[in-house]
Amino acid sequence: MMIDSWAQIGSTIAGLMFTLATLQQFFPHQLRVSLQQFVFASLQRFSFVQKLCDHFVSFFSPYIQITFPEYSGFWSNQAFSAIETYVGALSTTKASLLKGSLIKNSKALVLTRDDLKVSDEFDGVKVWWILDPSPSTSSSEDKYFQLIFHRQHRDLVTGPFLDHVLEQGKAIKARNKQRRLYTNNPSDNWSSYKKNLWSDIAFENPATFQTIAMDPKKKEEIINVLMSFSKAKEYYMKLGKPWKRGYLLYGPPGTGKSTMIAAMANLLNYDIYDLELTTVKNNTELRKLLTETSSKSIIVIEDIDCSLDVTGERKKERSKTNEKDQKSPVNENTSKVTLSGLLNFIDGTWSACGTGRIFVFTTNHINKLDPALIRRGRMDMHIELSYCSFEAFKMLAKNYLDLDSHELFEKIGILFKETEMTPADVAENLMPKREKKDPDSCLESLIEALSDAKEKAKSKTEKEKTTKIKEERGKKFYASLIKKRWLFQA
Ligand SMILES: Nc1ncnc2c1ncn2[C@@H]1O[C@H](COP(=O)(O)OP(=O)(O)OP(=O)(O)O)[C@@H](O)[C@H]1O
Ligand SMILES: [Mg+2]
Repeated sequence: MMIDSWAQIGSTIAGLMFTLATLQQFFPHQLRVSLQQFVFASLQRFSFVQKLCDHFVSFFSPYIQITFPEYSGFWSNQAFSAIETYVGALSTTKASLLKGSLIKNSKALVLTRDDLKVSDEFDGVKVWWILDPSPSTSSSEDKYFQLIFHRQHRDLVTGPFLDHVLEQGKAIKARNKQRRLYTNNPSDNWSSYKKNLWSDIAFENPATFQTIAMDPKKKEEIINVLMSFSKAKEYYMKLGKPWKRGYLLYGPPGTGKSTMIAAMANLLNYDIYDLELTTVKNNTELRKLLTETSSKSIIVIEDIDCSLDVTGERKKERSKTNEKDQKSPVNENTSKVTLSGLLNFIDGTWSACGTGRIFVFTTNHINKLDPALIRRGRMDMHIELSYCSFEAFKMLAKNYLDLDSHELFEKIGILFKETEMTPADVAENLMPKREKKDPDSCLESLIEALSDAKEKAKSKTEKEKTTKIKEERGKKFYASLIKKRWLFQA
């Protein structure tokens, strides 16, 4: 509507100028000069007229226009960027002339329209978006979006509609974003002018919860909790708690702890920060690293019992060895991150400086960890990943061999009751050895491996039994010697 008014004003002025220029040849010389001067002066004042018209039109127009510039001072305007993504997605669904570009940190091709004048609708209300200058002019001027809507919808557009646009824009951006895997650099390489505490690469692990073999009910619960956490920003605000969550994944090697972390990142579309604690020299460095992580990310410390002196037993021993340590020369290369430093990292004041973070610790030995580290509230969810059950095997068979059932399943089911095998070992046996899938030979090789494991476990138990019997006999013999006073107890 408003665009039409502008076109009309422009064409009227141009028509007027053209008519005057044509007619002037019939006028006397003096009048011609005056006319030329008038036209020239009018053209010079055109910008002033334009501004005047602008005010005039906007005063009487029933339409309101909001401008979103690309930059706000020196800083890029986040609202512009979210609107650009939102409008880009909006326009590409209808347009037939598109421009494709692969933007940095984006995993997919971004499609945009060349002439960005798009109408949009929200709650039955029509609005218009215009990008100025149009991308097709390839102008170096700062860009800005104009939002045009009718006065009577002011509250709806400036409130819920703009909230919707920003939220959608951010969500589309997050969906298109290529996830990154970060790992901490040793502090000797940190530069004072460049923020290079972390190195990153594209995260391309395809693990998903669908491919993880575990109890389906447990899996569903984990997915539901993760999904509701990722949307619970307001809920945490209401509770007055920092928006973060701690997970402890424990179980024998090869049971899927690292796989689950990748699946979490893929489910939530979060980046992963893999923190190598042994290269962190002290608590201050740990805090610095924490402040350099982004919101909505997963911070992982793998094999926490091996990374740090955080085991319950070692804690008790530490007081005994403290004196000795103080006398011994300080080794600069060993990490001096303390248990309290790590506890502060997870839920101290500094831990709340980013939002939507998930802390994940993994361990093979949960019993060795200090209870303070894994108490509920700090590590909210303890997930045990264990040896492969028959149910988990069926999931792996479906994933690896596309099998729902097979005559050998019964035999395999019995073997799983009699012996233990990690999902990693089961998966290895189910992996077709040749290019062509041959389910029979894969299942047979699994049966062989399970039978071997059963035999080994049996001979191990027998050995343990014999040793125990020998020990018992030895003790009895020793006791009888003392009884007969042939030997005296020390
Ligand atoms: N529960 C599982 N479901 C599907 N695949 C699994 C599972 N557990 C292990 N695997 C397979 O085994 C491989 C090794 O698993 P993963 O690295 O996750 O084990 P982990 O528990 O982290 O072991 P570690 O304690 O040694 O770090 C994975 O690449 C995956 O293919
Ligand atoms: Mg692992």
